Formats: sequence, structure tokens, C-alpha cells
Amino acid sequence: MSVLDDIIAGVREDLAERRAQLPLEQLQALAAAQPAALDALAALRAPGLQVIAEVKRRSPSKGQLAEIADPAGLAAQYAQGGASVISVLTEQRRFTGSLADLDAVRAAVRIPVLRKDFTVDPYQIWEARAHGADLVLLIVAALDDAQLREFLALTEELGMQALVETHTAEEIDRALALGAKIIGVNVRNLKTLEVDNAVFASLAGAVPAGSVLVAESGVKTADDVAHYAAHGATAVLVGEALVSSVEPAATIAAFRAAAETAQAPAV
Ligand SMILES: O=C(O)c1ccccc1NCC(=O)[C@H](O)[C@H](O)COP(=O)(O)O
Repeated sequence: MSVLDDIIAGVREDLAERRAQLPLEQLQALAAAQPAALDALAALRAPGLQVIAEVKRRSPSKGQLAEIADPAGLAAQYAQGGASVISVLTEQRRFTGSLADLDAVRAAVRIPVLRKDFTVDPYQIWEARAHGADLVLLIVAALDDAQLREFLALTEELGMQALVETHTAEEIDRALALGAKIIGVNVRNLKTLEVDNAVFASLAGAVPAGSVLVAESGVKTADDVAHYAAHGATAVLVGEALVSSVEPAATIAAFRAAAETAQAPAV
């Protein structure tokens, strides 16, 4: 069983418990009572390189990353530093995230919020909207085409966006064929946990110019950001480097500045 399969098995068990506590109809009523979702697509299409800043306590690859006693305060610092979207990892078993973190972040910032989880069931998309999220993560490797189509349609129906995460050219083709508007290339292989920044450069060309293209994982330094920007990233999604930074706002500002000086790669 791969790491991804193992995570998803846990996600399904936790989901069954939540669904037993809150039937879908009640969740849908909570979602309907939320203000309209913010326009994440517009936020990611703003001029310059955008930063999706992640609230991430722990990971399967690195173990404990940060305590994060105040996720709302951290998100506020991210927004102050110029992040255009806040990503909140809500998976409990392997990342020690929660929907309470999502609630706290939603209440603290006025920019789009991504519910970052392993989406395998429409219930999770309703849940994301009911907790005020504007985007959800859809991992192509975890879903078949019918699921991807259904989940993309539901996010649209709810006025939300989806970050559609890929790791191979074939996954990018599948995402584009199903109409994904925000394509993520995760340079972390979720089956082996290997991080290889070169994956982004090798795949970016498969995404049509003008698409929103997010480079995910492995951003440690301004040079990493410049590398992704030079290869066509619209945005970078950063977790570990920000939760372990003593000045996350300044780190985000430095990352955005680094992108402005990025040179297109020699051909
Ligand atoms: O982070 C992990 O170890 C991980 C393992 C298995 C599945 C997903 C995982 N992380 C989710 C992410 O993709 C990252 O949180 C995100 O891209 C930020 O990565 P980083 O900046 O390297 O913390």
C-alpha cells in the first residue's frame, strides 16, 4: 500500500464518523448559509507570482513541523506578507489538521482559503463550503475521471474553485480534458514522498500558456521560487518553509520579490 493509499484509507474512516454525526442534508443547509465563496481564480491571476501559504503542523515525510497554537494568527501574518490564498491542511491522522483550523483561519482573513485535504467524496466538498472555504484540493492520482468530473461540477455549483493536483504528464492531460482551471504540479511524489523540484520544469510545458499553474512543495528558498517562476509558475504553494519561518510575512514578501527577478530558462 502506498503512502497515499494509506492516508486515504484513514480519511475514509474519519469521514464515515463525521457523516454519522452530521447527515449531508444538514451539512448542505450550513453550506447554503455561508457568504458566497471568494474568487480564488482572480486572486491567483493577479499580476506577479502568487503565494499560497499553508497552515501545516506535521507531515508523513517530516513528522512534526511546527506547534501552531494560533492558526488564525499565522494566517493573518501570511495575509499581511502578501499571500493571495491560505491553504489549511485539515487531514487529522497524518497532518494533525482539523476543520477547527479551517474555521479559525476563515474567520481571520479576507482572502480565499483552500481546504487542503484528500478529497474522495462529495461530502468533503460540502463540508469545505460549510466551513467557509473557497477552494478544495482534488488530487488526480486519487480519483478516477468520473469522480474528478463530478467533484469539479460540484465545486462549480457551489461557486468554489478546485486546485487540481498532478504529478505526471498523463495526470495533467486528464485534468485539462475535464476542464480544470487551476492546475497544481506537486513535485512531491505522494506514493514515495520523494521531492524533486525538476519535476515542475519537466511538466510545466504540458500546461497551456495562460492557465493558472501552481508549483507545489519543496519551496525552501527564494532561489526555489525563482526557479519555479522562471519555468512558468503562476503561484507557489508553500508549507514547511513558512510554518518554520520566524518571520513568515517577510518570507512571503521575499519569495514574491524573488519571482520578479526570475529569468526565463535558456533554450
Ligand atoms: O508533506 C508531506 O509529507 C505529504 C505526504 C503525503 C501526501 C501529501 C503531503 N503533503 C501535502 C503537500 O502537498 C504539501 O503540504 C504542500 O505541497 C506543501 O509542501 P511543503 O512546502 O514541502 O511543506
